[in-house]
Amino acid sequence: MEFITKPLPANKRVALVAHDHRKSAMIQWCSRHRTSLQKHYLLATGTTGGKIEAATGLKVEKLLSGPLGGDQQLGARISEGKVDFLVFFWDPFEPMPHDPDVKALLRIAAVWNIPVACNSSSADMMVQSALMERSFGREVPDYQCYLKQR
Ligand SMILES: O=C(CO)COP(=O)(O)O
Repeated sequence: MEFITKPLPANKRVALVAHDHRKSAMIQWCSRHRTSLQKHYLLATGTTGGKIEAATGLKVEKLLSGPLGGDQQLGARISEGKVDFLVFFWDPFEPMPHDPDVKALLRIAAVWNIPVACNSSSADMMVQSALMERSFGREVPDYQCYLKQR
């Protein structure tokens, strides 16, 4: 695979996802970083987004609920270059019926090299990074080159 550098913008599209036992941690995290988060565009899987909006007043675009296709919708957005930061508090203690979708979301985030935080300490570090407020380049697969080689 060949790679090219593409920028993540200063104004970020931040995807927020939490499994049920991690939703309170997500809400606490969003409340803690409300001032920073409100400068960016927020989107989320359905239930997570609704709970964040109700608890914090932040405006959140809500996709379908995760088990009903929301994780896959987010994966598609990432593939299209429409998500710049994924905060995904997945539950390490519970098996999920939609585990293939969870894995696929994490995989596609790795493919397109967007920052991913899977717990609150990682998310704390990332949201307070200087790169949260400015554009920076990251390597992504060179799709045109990939097509030519096939
Ligand atoms: O299941 C999820 C992520 O895998 C989250 O979905 P909800 O936000 O709809 O609960």
